[in-house]
Amino acid sequence: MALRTLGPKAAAALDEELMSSGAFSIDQLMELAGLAVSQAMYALSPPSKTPNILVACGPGNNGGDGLVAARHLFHFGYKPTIYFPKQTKNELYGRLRTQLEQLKVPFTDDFVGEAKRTDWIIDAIFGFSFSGEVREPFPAVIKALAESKVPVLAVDAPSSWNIDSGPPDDGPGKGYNPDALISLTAPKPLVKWFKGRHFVGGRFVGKEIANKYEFDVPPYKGSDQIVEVGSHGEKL
Ligand SMILES: NC(=O)C1=CN([C@@H]2O[C@H](COP(=O)(O)OP(=O)(O)OC[C@H]3O[C@@H](n4cnc5c(N)ncnc54)[C@H](OP(=O)(O)O)[C@@H]3O)[C@@H](O)[C@H]2O)[C@@H](O)CC1
Ligand SMILES: [K+]
Repeated sequence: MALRTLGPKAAAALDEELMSSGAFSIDQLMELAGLAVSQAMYALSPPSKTPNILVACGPGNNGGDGLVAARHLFHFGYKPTIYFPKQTKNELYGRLRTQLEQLKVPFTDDFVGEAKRTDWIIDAIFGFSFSGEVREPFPAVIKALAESKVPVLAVDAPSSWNIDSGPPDDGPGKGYNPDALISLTAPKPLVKWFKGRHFVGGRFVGKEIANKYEFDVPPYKGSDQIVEVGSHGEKL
């Protein structure tokens, strides 16, 4: 039996509830989400094997998860590089950026070039709020992900996939199939089309909330922040 999925509207409503009546701050949720992303990366390939990780960060909270993950990866012994082309003035992002700068984690403007040199790529460009056609400056980045020979770990969604209906038939994301995915809180409907290694993380929801939003708390073990499941969310 696969874990139940959480559609984009329900995911946004859950986020809203966690940050209002749930009394969480966005920083807390993002920290746990980003920590889970870094743990999935470690489970896929430790820094002794693949030290160089290129983290592509979009303008929303999916990008924020990428910035947090990069900080943890640095502390785990990786050499992360950040691509973060569309930075908002939001002070949270400013602080996440400063934290990375103080660790001397480099930022690059050349995603396409860097993507050929790195050992793994983390796709933290778009998450559950992505919709429509990919707008500038991201088409070239999505195309590079689709054509990448370097393995890719996607955060919450392969960027450019429709959250409900999966991979695009056309455009820069055509043929984009990341090697791995970490779903946050719960898999999204797009996992029906996903074929790679699949983790779930973002361990901040109890059974009561999960029942209300009709998804399952994944079978985390012990103190783990992630659990590996089947491509479509089946329990392994
Ligand atoms: N509870 C959880 O599980 C938690 C989940 N978290 C994470 O939050 C993620 C959701 O974050 P989110 O809602 O901020 O939006 P997200 O998906 O990053 O992207 C939206 C941005 O992309 C842009 N954009 C959209 N469409 C576009 C297009 N066609 N072409 C180009 N740009 C486009 C749009 O920018 P705009 O164009 O409007 O300036 C907007 O800023 C979620 O997936 C998970 O990773 C945790 O951090 C916290 C707890
Ligand atoms: K993503």
